[in-house]
Amino acid sequence: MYRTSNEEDLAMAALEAAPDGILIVDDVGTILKANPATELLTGYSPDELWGQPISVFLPPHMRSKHSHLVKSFFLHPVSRPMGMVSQLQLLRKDGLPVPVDIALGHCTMGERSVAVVFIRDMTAVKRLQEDMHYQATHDGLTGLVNRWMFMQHFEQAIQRARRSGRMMGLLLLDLDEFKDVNDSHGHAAGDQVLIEVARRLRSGLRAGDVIARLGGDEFTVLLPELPSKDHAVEVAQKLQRSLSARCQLTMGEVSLSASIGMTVFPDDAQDTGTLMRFADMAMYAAKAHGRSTHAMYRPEMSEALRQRSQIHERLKRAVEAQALELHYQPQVDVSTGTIVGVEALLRWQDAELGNVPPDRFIPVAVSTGLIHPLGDWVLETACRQAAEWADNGTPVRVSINLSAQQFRQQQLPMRLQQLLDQYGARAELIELEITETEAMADPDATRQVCARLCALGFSIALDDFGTGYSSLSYLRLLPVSRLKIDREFIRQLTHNDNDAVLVRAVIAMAHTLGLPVVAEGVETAAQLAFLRSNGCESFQGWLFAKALPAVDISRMLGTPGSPITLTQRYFA
Ligand SMILES: Nc1nc2c(ncn2[C@@H]2O[C@H](COP(=O)(O)O[C@H]3[C@@H](O)[C@H](n4cnc5c(=O)[nH]c(N)nc54)O[C@@H]3COP(=O)(O)O)[C@@H](O)[C@H]2O)c(=O)[nH]1
Repeated sequence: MYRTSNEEDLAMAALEAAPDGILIVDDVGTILKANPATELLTGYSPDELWGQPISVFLPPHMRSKHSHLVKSFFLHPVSRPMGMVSQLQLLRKDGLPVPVDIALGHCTMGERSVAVVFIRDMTAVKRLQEDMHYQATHDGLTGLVNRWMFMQHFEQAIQRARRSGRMMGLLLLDLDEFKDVNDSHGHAAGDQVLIEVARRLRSGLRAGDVIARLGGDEFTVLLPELPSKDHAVEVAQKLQRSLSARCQLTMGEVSLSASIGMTVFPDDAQDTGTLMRFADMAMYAAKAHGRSTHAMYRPEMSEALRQRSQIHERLKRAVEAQALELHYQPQVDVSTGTIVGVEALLRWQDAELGNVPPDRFIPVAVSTGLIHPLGDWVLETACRQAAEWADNGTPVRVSINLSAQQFRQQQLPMRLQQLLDQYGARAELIELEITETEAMADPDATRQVCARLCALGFSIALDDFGTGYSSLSYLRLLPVSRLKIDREFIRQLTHNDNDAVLVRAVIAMAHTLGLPVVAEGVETAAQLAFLRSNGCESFQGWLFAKALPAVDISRMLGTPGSPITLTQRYFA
């Protein structure tokens, strides 16, 4: 072992080299010695500190309390290691606080009892802790609080609202068709959209409101001071307006929208878990009504959600097992009764649920993403069938309904071309139907997709026409081949003057644009007569035939002129 006779030199070397600040303080709190590291930490030189009270490092209001602590330490001197007291701070010479940790030792120097104070700068540790806390409580992409932190805020807000008897609103937002942005433009674009959504939400809300990203494209907003239920609706509308402005990305523009579910404390429920569940149900109810909608929770939604989950579960299995069917409804020439086309319509007979109409399962498929495999199966089945009828010498145009999600898929034209090649089908025998509302949601994007499809030889029909308030100038620019008048207008046609006027106007407008018209849902001879006298080209409806299995359509196509005896008299 190395020994030296000069113990004082050794002690001095230790003080000089120590990375922590070290102070030697007497029993009344006067600094007797400070090492060089103290200067780095506090800004005071060792000479300046000599003779100063230790309380020089404290704000004035804490000084008298601290002198009591010094006294009690010297009455019962006990060593204290680092890490025993949290949140300690020291005031530097320049007045700035520094987070520190302090260890205490005690010894006697001659007759005097002294404390040795070890001071460690915790700035870097503190920053690291704060970074870790931020990462654990915030969403790294948007900077909004994350689910965990949101639930803490939510819990505290409920307790405060309970005490004050205040009402509180919870909004759950889910972006519409966000998956399409990722699929079509890539994940970097998806990230830009999420950041922009967070920015728009922040700028549309008050400072006290809590906004969080729960994950994926799901956001939530807590309105801790809600004057009334109507106010929550106003906030939802305001957010939807701010989200609807087009979003400029580095790779182009996209349109945004969100579905919003709302619930209110204490009216709907009094705990966080139930309120989150109710907001989720309301959000799904909103989604079922299309893009950019909002819904306030209602107790009936619980039952509706149970049914939707059941449909989702069963539909998933049915899609995997290819247990759905396509039926085909004839489209008939108004003057001759000849079948000029057929519309492919999904049919689903489930072992547990029985016959589930498309109106019930398509919205579920859309909101759960099942529409992608399901829609693809429809495309494939209809293309194969179109090729089969053509090969059998009875070619007929097959119309296929496209969901908005399918229509916006970048790979749709390529996929259709692939199916044509695979089954030897001809593009001119395939018509793709998109609803007027979907088409007008983003007319420029619609025009571009339609142009790509038309270039491949497909034709496009605008479905449910009359419900989407198309602007004539946009319609002129869309490369569509046909307009289909929504069956709602045909239903009352012969009893309601307004509908008759509207149908006449739609036919005239379509003809001005050079487009033929198909009337949907024709059930009576009177409706057919009206359409004929107003120049409508073709119709589809139960008057002629419901949607039928392919084999029945094959029989009809193979025997021209004798579809269903009842209707022959209308085409003398
Ligand atoms: N994206 C996809 N959507 C699809 C697909 N298959 C169907 N659908 C859409 O579901 C909605 C309901 O369809 P459905 O219950 O099949 O109803 C169609 C016809 O059966 C019905 N119709 C036809 N004639 C009459 C009639 O005389 N009276 C009467 N009450 N109903 C009649 O109209 C529906 C036609 O729908 P459309 O022409 O598409 O508007 C419907 O929105 C379908 O589009 C699919 O594969 N993909």
